[in-house]
Amino acid sequence: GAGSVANTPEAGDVEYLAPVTIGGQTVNMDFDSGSSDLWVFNTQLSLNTLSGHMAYNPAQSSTFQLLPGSTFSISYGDGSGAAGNVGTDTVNIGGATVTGQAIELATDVSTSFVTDTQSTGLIGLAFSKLNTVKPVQQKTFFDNALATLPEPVFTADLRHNAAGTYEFGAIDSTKFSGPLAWTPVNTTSGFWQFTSQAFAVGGGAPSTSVPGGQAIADTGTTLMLADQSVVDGYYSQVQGAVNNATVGGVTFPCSATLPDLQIDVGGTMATVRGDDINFAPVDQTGTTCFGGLQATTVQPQIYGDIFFKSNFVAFNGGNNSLGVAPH
Ligand SMILES: O[C@H]1CN[C@@H](c2nc(-c3ccc(C(F)(F)F)cc3)no2)C1
Repeated sequence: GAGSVANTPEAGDVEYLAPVTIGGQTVNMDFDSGSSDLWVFNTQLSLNTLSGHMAYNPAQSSTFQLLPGSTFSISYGDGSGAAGNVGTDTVNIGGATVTGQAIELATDVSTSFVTDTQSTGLIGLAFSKLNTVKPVQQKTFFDNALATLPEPVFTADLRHNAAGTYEFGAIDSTKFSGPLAWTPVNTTSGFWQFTSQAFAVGGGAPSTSVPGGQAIADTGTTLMLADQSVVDGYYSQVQGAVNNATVGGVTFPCSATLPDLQIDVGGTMATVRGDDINFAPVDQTGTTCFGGLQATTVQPQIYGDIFFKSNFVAFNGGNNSLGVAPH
């Protein structure tokens, strides 16, 4: 059946956590449509590493089975990572259930995961070809669930500083306004990748030549990382915006009125609200603010939580497409 869980932003909307039940144990996890491993803090880790975290205890699960000889090792865009061994167990997310799901048990996690005490790990929702388990690659929860879900979809409804929803197997049309605009996904990269080659600022004339012209939908990335041409075009319309090498990106006066950004998603222009592009103050006085839209020099572009806060997104694993609508 379908499954629906509330998600909660950590402070500053840095990441979004939702409950996952593994072998009867419920832990909060970071749902990441930009990777394909489900790994957890677990009782193999040292007490120092576990301090403050929830942990999955395979010994307490009657349905856990070790996958002898299987290991995983994953690194994320910010250089953080985890590694360990692997078993299987039953996973239930708001009622959507998979038996025999690969559960990757970290024996080593990078420092930033240790300090992120609200997160018990990640659940990857990109395509299974990116899964890092060896010698036999494993499938994502969504991939395993596809055949039994009422509809082959999951949806992300992420909000600024408020609870949202992750849903598997159904599209709740009360969560967005207007029709979903569907675009085909190119699965070659293993990401939810689509064409994005135009943008406009504050309803102005669109530019239609973004280099590379590709983007991925990535719920695990906090910001929206776009081509330099998009970033320059946008912040040229923001008084006082500067590239602030000290803090590592574009800042502007917190008092600035930020225009909306219109961005191409497979031929339909989606809107990212200006308010959502004001990400956070960088100073104690709240004078200088850090932009939620920043540049990436690599391709594809990465549309993270800043994009999701303005747009409800449906991920269709039946026909490999993305549906987007304002919310
Ligand atoms: O790799 C790409 C796939 N999706 C993006 C992603 N990044 C993280 C992440 C989460 C938590 C942390 C930490 F807690 F700070 F360690 C670090 C990175 N989760 O998804 C980037």
